[in-house]
Amino acid sequence: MIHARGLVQTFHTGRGKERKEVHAVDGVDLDVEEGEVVGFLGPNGAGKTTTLRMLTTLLRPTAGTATVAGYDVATQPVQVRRSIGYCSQVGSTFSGAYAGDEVVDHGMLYGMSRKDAVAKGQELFDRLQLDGLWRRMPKNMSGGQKRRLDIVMGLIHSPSLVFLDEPTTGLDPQARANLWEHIAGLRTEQGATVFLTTHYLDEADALADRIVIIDRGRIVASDTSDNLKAQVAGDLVDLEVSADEHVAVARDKLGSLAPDVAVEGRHVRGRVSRAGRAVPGLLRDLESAGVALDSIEVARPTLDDVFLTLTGRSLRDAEATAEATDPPGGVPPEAGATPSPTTTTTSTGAAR
Ligand SMILES: Nc1ncnc2c1ncn2[C@@H]1O[C@H](COP(=O)(O)OP(=O)(O)OP(=O)(O)O)[C@@H](O)[C@H]1O
Repeated sequence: MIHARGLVQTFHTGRGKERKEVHAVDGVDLDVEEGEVVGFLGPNGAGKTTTLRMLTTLLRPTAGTATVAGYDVATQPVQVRRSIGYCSQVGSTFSGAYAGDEVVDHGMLYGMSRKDAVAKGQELFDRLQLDGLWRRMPKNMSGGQKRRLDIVMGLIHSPSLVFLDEPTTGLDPQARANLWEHIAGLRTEQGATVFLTTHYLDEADALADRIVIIDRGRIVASDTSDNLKAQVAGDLVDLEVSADEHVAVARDKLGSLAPDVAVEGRHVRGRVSRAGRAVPGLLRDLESAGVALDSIEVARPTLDDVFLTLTGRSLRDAEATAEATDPPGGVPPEAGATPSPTTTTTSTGAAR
């Protein structure tokens, strides 16, 4: 569906001595297969939107090649556009017309008959919970409704590949969760391939089969969320032993599984790969060594741990740097990433 090799986008800013080159995208290779939902994750300014704009033919690559839905973005842009849906980060600019009329006009731009565009538009309004809003002006809709209307516009011509640029930025948590369901439905109900950019870790985690991480214009990782987390970070196991004299044994036992073990009071902590497999044996070992636990906590690594391991910076720090160095007229700062550690707690004894 998407195959890119060595994609580059270099912008020139300023004049004379102030002239600078911005390497927004710096040699991106990308393969997305039919039916995949791929999350393109990276901090502000990493190059997500620029990559997307090249793949959707809105920006000609400085170098490199890409085919999208079987067509070359440089030589067959019209065919590419006909085959894809695109929901930009800023959203569509709507005229003063009713939402339904906007959608029908948009469908007709793609060569649909009015009748087909109305039928498809009404079906999408229903599916994206916009029923009753056909005759509402978009400016009088809520943020979540407007984003869903953007998605209707992107889907009106039934594309098999949909690009969504930061679909939930600026929405409140409930509207985000609601939109996530609809995005997940694009694949399950419509069989569409989805390529979405986000700087929300939880969004990438919740929606994507595969996560591609971009930093400073280069791809730094591409895998399932679980594999990325397993490769670089390991699950954090936190044992709380019931008495001080058990600390040394617990440290040895956990140390046989984890490369680094830290002790703090009666807490013994270390990262082990695939804790689900390692912890049952560890518990048996501890029990037969006579070590009683007050609690055990297993925290899966977050995608922020992954980003930190790969780049030496946390996504939040990377966002702060990008915001501080954004050129005038560059991308405005957005809300920060929200890490969401998945924590499972199993209490094996007295409450902590
Ligand atoms: N037209 C332009 N002229 C000059 N620099 C640009 C232009 N568009 C983007 N850039 C710069 O290119 C880099 C990548 O920007 P891009 O918008 O692709 O990042 P992003 O990962 O999508 O960020 P965000 O999450 O904020 O949307 C940034 O440093 C940005 O300031």
